[in-house]
Amino acid sequence: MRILKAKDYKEMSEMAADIIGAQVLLKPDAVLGLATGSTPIGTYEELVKRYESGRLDFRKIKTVNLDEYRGLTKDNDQSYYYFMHSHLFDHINIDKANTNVPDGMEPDAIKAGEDYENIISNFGGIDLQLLGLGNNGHIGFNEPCDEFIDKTHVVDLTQSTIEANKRFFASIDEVPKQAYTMGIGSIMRAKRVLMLVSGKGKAQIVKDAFFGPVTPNVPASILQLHNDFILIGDAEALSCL
Ligand SMILES: N[C@@H]1[C@@H](O)[C@H](O)[C@@H](COP(=O)(O)O)O[C@@H]1O
Repeated sequence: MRILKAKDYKEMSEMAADIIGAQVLLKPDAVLGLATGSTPIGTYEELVKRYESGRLDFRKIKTVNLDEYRGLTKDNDQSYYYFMHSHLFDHINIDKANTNVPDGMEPDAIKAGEDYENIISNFGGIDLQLLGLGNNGHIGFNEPCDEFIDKTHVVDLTQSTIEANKRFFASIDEVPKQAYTMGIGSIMRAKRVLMLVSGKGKAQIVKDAFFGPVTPNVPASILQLHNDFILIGDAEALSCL
């Protein structure tokens, strides 16, 4: 585990774009695992700038996203599909046929999970997986529970996650109660993992996740066992270390 300290959110986003950009330069057909939430937005903005300035070419890049709310259509502006297109895919030269987000409208959860794992394996696995960190230590939508679940699956969102994400919805009642998420195994099989954390509100969970026990009660703690895990945090997020 390597911890890189950024002085602020902007520097964290630039450092993350440096690492993702290097992956794209070194392997133009790389498979990128992508994340949503507010934390990675600055990184996506930075990647778009570097594409627009001709420094990065996404033409052969393939992507798989961590998760998607169950029951939201692609045109719902709260879906992660919509988030990814509006924050990144619509602004770079990626082939959208090579971008993948779990199908939130697939009614058969087993099929949804199997189909998504097939996409990942047909790509040959993930070269670089970008992660944020939920306030309760979730990664993707792997919520605290009594086991690490291996593959892509359907999950009941905890009340704390619903509360944390209600800020994006008109009311808490509109926040979906379930999601499809890559599993802990899906994430851990990535060759390299890059997590971004920002803000004082994440300081305690960063300490619990990476300097506490490895436990499914704090899902991110599993990353202590990954052989190529990089954490970039701003000063506030790393202030308990
Ligand atoms: N499913 C996403 C996670 O992938 C993300 O890491 C988390 C933190 O979001 P934020 O970066 O806004 O704190 O929110 C959601 O739960």
